[in-house]
Amino acid sequence: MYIVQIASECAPVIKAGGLGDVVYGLSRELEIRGNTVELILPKYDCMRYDHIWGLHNAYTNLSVPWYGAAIHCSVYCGWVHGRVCFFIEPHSQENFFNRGCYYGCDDDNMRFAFFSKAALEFLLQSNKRPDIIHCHDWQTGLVPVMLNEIYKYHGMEHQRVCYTIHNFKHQGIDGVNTLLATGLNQEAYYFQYDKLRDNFNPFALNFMKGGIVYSNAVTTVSPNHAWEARTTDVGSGLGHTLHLHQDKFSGVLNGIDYDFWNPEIDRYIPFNYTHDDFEQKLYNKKALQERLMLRSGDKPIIAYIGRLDHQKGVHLVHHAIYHALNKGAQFVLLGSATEPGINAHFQHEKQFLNSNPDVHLELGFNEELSHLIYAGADMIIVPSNYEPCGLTQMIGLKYGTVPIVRGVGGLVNTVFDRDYDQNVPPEQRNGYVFYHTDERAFESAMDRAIDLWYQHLEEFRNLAVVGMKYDYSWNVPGTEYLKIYDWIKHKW
Ligand SMILES: Nc1ncnc2c1ncn2[C@@H]1O[C@H](COP(=O)(O)OP(=O)(O)O[C@H]2O[C@H](CO)[C@@H](O)[C@H](O)[C@H]2O)[C@@H](O)[C@H]1O
Repeated sequence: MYIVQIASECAPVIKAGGLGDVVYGLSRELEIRGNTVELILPKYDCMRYDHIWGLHNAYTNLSVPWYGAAIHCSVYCGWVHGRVCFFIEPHSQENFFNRGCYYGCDDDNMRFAFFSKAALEFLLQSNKRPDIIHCHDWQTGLVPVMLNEIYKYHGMEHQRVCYTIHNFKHQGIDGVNTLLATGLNQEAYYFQYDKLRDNFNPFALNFMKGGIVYSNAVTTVSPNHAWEARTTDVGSGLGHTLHLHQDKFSGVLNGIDYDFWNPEIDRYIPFNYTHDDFEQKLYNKKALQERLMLRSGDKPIIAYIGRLDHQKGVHLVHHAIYHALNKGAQFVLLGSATEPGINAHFQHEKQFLNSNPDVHLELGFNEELSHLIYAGADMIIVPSNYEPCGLTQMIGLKYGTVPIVRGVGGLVNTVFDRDYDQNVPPEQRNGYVFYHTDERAFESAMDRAIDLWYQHLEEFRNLAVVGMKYDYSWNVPGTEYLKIYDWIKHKW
């Protein structure tokens, strides 16, 4: 099969969070199975150019219709750890992707509406006709809309779209301008509730809703979250739309790329290890303590890695720092916040705790350091308010770092409580789960983990080793996506 992925991120070259990991990991898996995979991405000025091999200008004459005129683009081609990627660079005053950031601009909707249009124009003008276009999140929600309403009539009638939603919170809500810009010309037609009109704001268009309505298959990133999105408020207002389109909507649990996230071969950690020589992990713990100037000695290290925002349960992350210290553990945090209030809060905490030898808060994005933390910590917390899939608990498991998670979204599909899970036999349980969002609930799970570490270290290590043996690779999800591709290719 010939598959083109259109996305705003691809790790490690463009990574703001889990979306990048998934786009890269899935592409690799599909290619290993003999499919042809190409990626189309924006050419941001701030991406990690050191991860691109052989970058060259492959297509100099892409003209993208925009507001009745056109924007001239160059398309660069290069290999990101073996994957063929096309990077679109528009030449216009707006400098859409030369902003020193991936997201967070006032005109993000326009930037990614343009990118979606440019990606389709690139396919059209370069005569690429993939069997499947796989696009992701709100940034590319307009791809299936434009494919069906415009490009289908210009020779792209056989292309089918799989649309994956990684986060329902951000949907791309915009006004009529996007229609004018992209050439979706009949305002009244698109402003209908069965098309792009937002379910709650009658004056707005919703890119993600458009993606759901117009795609041939829609997925989210775990079976449990697919259910939650349809039936609870975590669908952020799109539950009804998902319900109407339930026949083509499903949840496919993400995988982890074990070529990149694997303590056996990880080149960012000083001591490689497997579940057979678990003692090596302890040397990584020492290295982590040295690197972050933590007091050396025998205390469990509890870690948090992730974006710092409401989704991730920041109030509980904050509480975990002090609770860990009270319980005689060390705490390491690696995270970044885009919201100024949350950023200021953690900056303040960092200063306040600066001289404490048992805690380190690293505020910023640091891929290399994240590997050492996964390898060196004993436990990793994921106390999210909602979590479509969650990658950090799955990476933690692979590194023998026991997850302590809230029972929501994909966390329910991946972590099974050591003491209480009724559906999984004791020898297969791999972590700790709590359900309520209050501090007491979280403390009870943390306490069980910390107490086991202090009182029965051997048992704690057994628990970690069980986690390492779980297979959360792309093997199973790769098969599931290929089944979906096959289904939409033949059904429509
Ligand atoms: N400061 C930092 N420095 C270095 N690395 C950092 C970092 N902050 C985060 N990371 C890394 O980014 C990834 C984050 O994974 P998450 O599952 O938390 O994704 P996120 O919530 O962004 O994305 C959404 O998409 C993913 C993928 O579908 C879903 O798993 C998830 O539930 C959904 O919210 C991990 O690889 C983590 O190590």
